[in-house]
Amino acid sequence: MCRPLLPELAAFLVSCVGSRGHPQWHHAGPARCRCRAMEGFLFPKDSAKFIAENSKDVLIEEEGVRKVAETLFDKVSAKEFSLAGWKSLHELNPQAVSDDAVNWVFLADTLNFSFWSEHEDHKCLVKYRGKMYSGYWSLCAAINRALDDGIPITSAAYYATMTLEQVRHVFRSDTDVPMPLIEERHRILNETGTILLEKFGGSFVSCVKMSEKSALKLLRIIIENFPSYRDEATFKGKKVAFYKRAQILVADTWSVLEGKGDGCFSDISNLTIFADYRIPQVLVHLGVMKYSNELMKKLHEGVMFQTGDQQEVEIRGCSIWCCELICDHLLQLYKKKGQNMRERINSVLLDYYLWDYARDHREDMKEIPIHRVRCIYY
Ligand SMILES: Nc1nc2c(c(CN[C@H]3C=C[C@H](O)[C@@H]3O)cn2[C@@H]2O[C@H](COP(=O)(O)O)[C@@H](O)[C@H]2O)c(=O)[nH]1
Repeated sequence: MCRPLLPELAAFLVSCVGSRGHPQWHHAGPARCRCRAMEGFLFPKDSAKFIAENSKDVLIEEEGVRKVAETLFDKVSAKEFSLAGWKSLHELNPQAVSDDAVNWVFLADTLNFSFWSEHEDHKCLVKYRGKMYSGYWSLCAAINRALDDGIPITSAAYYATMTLEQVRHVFRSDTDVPMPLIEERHRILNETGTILLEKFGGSFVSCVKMSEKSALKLLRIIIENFPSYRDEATFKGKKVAFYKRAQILVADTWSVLEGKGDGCFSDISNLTIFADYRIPQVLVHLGVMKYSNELMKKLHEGVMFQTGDQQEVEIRGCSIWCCELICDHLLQLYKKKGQNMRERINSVLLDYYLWDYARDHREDMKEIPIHRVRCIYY
């Protein structure tokens, strides 16, 4: 059982004050108040609330929030909504609780971006142990294929100095469509591996131990030390942050360590969902979010967005905020039954559930296009 939340959060908030002198508080509900920002460090929850309150082309449907929360009410105890599901439902994820497994997660989430293809029927696929994998899973299959071939791909000492040709080989596709952004992946591998070697002895386990079982402190360590994780934008003149890969890295670390030992993050519920290009699609499909006609038209035309575009920021920010509302509503439904489910319901587990649901309902969602961005953040 994790130790009570307060010491970690208090320590973190003191560090907020220390770096800024005076945190601006945002009270978003009885149990959750948040330090608004340290220098350059913004809470994605605050960003999402601000974006949702000022969004023009993306609308959150309160009725949809209520319906989805009610639908999920009975799912909360299922393995699809559990921490254990991270391993039991996904054969490519590491099954061990070990330093190697943590460094596997660090490598995977360092490269966890931009797998979508121009044409759904012509894309990068990676064959591993007789099975074809696409999208994010093609990345994991390539990592495991390299390890099986004796390539130490999860070792910072190796990927810090990989050549572009070596990266092309390790992440090669088994179709004529290569994995997108392979040059960026090469640059990020060299950059991230060098930092991990120089500052943390070559292992992400050092960062996890430095976080002292606080998800927020680990999030801050990642953002402050690894530039490719700084997933930020400016919206209506304010600096907003999504930190999608940084948050999923903390969540996957929590998952691979099974919420125990160094991974016993008692403040994990301070993370948001991870604003990628799949979650918005499923939220629109479920009637929780609605796009303006102008935005939907652009999506159907396959218009490319740039990270930081107003409509792209609205899609990501509203996705985060409506999932916060779904979590709150779910907790209220259980509270009415006299049950405090704060240990079983959080945005991480809701995200995993929705992302896996989106994977399994690709066909049902084909009328709702993803928003197309080529970037290293998601
Ligand atoms: N919000 C959210 N986004 C996620 C994930 C994951 C992988 N996590 C899984 C692994 C173990 C856990 O149990 C999760 O099931 C990848 N992505 C993002 O999706 C996109 C890829 O999509 P497609 O092209 O269809 O593969 C891309 O932006 C990638 O960054 C997640 O969990 N949540």
